[in-house]
Amino acid sequence: MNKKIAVIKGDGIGPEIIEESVKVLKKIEDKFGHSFELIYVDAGGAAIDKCGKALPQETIDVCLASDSVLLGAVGGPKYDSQPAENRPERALLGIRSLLGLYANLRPAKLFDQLRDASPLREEIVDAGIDFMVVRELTGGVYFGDHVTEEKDGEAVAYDVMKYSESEVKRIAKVAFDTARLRGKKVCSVDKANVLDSSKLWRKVVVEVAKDYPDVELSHMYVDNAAMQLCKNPAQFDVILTENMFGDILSDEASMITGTIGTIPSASFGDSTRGMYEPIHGSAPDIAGMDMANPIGTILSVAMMMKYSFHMENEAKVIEEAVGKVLDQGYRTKDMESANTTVIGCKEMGDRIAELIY
Ligand SMILES: NC(=O)C1=CN([C@@H]2O[C@H](COP(=O)(O)OP(=O)(O)OC[C@H]3O[C@@H](n4cnc5c(N)ncnc54)[C@H](O)[C@@H]3O)[C@@H](O)[C@H]2O)C=CC1
Ligand SMILES: CC(C)CC(=O)C(=O)O
Ligand SMILES: [Mg+2]
Repeated sequence: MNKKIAVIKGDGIGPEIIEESVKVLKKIEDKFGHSFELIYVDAGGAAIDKCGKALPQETIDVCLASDSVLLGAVGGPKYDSQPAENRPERALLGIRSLLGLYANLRPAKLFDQLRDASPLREEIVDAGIDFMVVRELTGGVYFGDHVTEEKDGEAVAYDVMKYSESEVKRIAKVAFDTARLRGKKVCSVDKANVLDSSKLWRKVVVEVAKDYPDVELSHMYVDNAAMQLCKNPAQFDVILTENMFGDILSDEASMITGTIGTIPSASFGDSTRGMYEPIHGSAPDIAGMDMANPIGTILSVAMMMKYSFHMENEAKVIEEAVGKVLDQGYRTKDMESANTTVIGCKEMGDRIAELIY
């Protein structure tokens, strides 16, 4: 199969983790006889450095003309003083919105090999951690008005969290469809005891659930959900939640599985074109040190194979290669535990790619 993939390296560890995932893409091409045309474009700080704009029009055009997008991560301290509308993070939000990627799937699954890396107690880990965060990605407070103004002699700032019925309905359907293929349970996370946007969210989710009588629906307030993720993560199958809550809860979910470095994500809308990226950021504290964990990005490639290209076998081969490297005891620093061998980002990528033959 021929596929066009727009590749955005981004900032910080972005270029390092993308380099390793491209090694994996090349091996998949060879093994399965596919042709992946990789078109490199810039977004975020790297784009600001080149042309002054965090999201150049060429990047948008190439992404729209591609079958999928692979992204490392954007942002970093160098760009924190940019005007709000030209920050790297806004470029990322812009791509998500312009491509209509309203659904973000973030799997939190504990690799058996990483049990010792989880900070949770053994009996909690033993109960199993395997759930999917279905995060709404193009609405909510990240996309509402952001205002700073002077009032009564001082600065006042506010950000608007807004959802329409149709926005909630379409992401709820994604969550119920996802649950049907898994454990048939959806926990909708909101703050309906306080927020109007959450009250609407809950009402619409209850409506959508009527079309899925085979899926069990529960509701949880987000503060409780943050606590339950540590207390009893085995209770969750699919967590459905709005943009910012999903952003925060998925970082927490990653840590209970050992590290944020291994969690991939898939973002999609109504077409098969998706964007695939690890859930972490640009990790400026370890950028350029060959310490980044490339597994989240490599598993994002596996999600691209599965969700955008319907290449189930290719996805499986990548996941198995990751599993084998972990079986052999190799870890990047963030996954280190007793009796493991710490290796760098490049070696991790090489070893995973070598196991695809
Ligand atoms: N999708 C994206 O492009 C995202 C971008 N950001 C941006 O990234 C920058 C840094 O943000 P932070 O809040 O520090 O979050 P971060 O996720 O970049 O880093 C948090 C911590 O996790 C570690 N970490 C992250 N990814 C890792 C990996 N693959 N391997 C090993 N360790 C890893 C980092 O070293 C750091 O200690 C900011 O400019 C932020 O806005 C943050 C989140 C997502
Ligand atoms: C720009 C941020 C919203 C990115 C982020 O933290 C994420 O999507 O996880
Ligand atoms: Mg985040």
